[in-house]
Amino acid sequence: MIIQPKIRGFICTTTHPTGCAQNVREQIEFTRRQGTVENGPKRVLVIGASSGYGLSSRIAAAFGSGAATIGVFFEKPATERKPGTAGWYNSAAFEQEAHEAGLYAKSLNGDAFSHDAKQKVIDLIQQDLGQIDLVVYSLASPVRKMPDSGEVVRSVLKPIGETYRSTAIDTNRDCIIEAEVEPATEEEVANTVTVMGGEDWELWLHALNDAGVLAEGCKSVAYSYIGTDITWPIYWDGALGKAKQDLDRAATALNSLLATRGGQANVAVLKSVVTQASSAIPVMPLYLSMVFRIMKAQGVHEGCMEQVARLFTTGLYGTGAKMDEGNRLRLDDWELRDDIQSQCRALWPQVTTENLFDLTDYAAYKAEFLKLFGFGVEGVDYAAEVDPQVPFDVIDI
Ligand SMILES: NC(=O)c1ccc[n+]([C@@H]2O[C@H](COP(=O)([O-])OP(=O)(O)OC[C@H]3O[C@@H](n4cnc5c(N)ncnc54)[C@H](O)[C@@H]3O)[C@@H](O)[C@H]2O)c1
Repeated sequence: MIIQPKIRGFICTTTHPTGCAQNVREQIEFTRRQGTVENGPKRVLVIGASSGYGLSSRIAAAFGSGAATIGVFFEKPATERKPGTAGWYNSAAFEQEAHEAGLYAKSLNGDAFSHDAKQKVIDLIQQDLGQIDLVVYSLASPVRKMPDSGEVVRSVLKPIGETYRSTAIDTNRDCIIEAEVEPATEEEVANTVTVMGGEDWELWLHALNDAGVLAEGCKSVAYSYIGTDITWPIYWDGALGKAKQDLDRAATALNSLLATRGGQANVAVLKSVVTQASSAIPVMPLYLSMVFRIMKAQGVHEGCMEQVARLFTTGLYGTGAKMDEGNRLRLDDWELRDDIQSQCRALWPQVTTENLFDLTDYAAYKAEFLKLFGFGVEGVDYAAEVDPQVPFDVIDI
């Protein structure tokens, strides 16, 4: 099969296995160049391990710290007519590299919200690793099937109270538009908290704790975003923000639980990056295109891997990372610097369809978006036939 990108809305419906594998190798190479994470974890569970921040966390643990890793994700292998999802190819490449490096790596594919996922992970830990030193919670999902009732609950990306109006990029036509997003209903807000709030993280840690598979000193981290007034109406003050505030609530409760065995639970607030999850958020493509340009000019730009490397070495297993009054690790400190945000505020009203590519990093945004699906990766011959079937040993949930 010769595979070219096919973009529909904010996703690309095709993926390139060689490009995805190359992306993973780049992150592994970066991690190796950073050297060993002092006092890093040795047995790590990553929930949401196949792309974005979760994948980088798995790479940081394995290749920065020599950790055995268990990854949980929800991905699809190729069918006869369609390539697999990017996360499938990413995970296949990760496992291959980990095994070649002599590292334990096993993956479970299916719904992390289910009871089965938790039980199968516990069984695997008991069988292979005994206990876990770090649990990374990095799920980003628009839906949650409730584990007891089977009801399917959906999250929304909407403001609360008022309609949100802003200039934004129509990423299909590469032009500036006026976006308008109607406010969420109370039920939609509650549903978003159910899907993306802290409850499932708590269910995971309680299940692991009850099964006795959390080691002395075990840490857990869940990822969040806050931003500034530029994005607050759609993010922090919107439905998703309510879910992230619920994650903060869960972190406090889980911190007490883990503290009893000398461990800790924290939310880590990370910078905005291009991932499948963030490209679905209205206005994010424009904000990212602007803030990347400004951060690059200041020499403080980071992608997923650089950001997670800093989280591991200065936050989770080192010192130097900022901790806020809510016990959150603040790796978004560079993005939220006053000079960066004020330049962003000044730039926002100046951007038009005509100057979009000149004033912002939109070209780089588009390239990074395509790269998420394995396209536009250096050294990959996209005119060549490639086998979309990339089997690897996953445990089905
Ligand atoms: N992207 C950003 O700019 C950004 C910034 C700060 C914080 N975060 C947070 O980081 C976390 C991860 O987001 P991301 O942007 O890396 O997302 P992503 O879309 O790249 O990855 C999501 C992961 O969740 C997995 N997943 C989704 N539904 C699942 C299910 N039902 N069962 C099992 N696995 C499932 C996917 O397979 C994938 O591994 C989220 O909490 C997000 O809010 C993201």
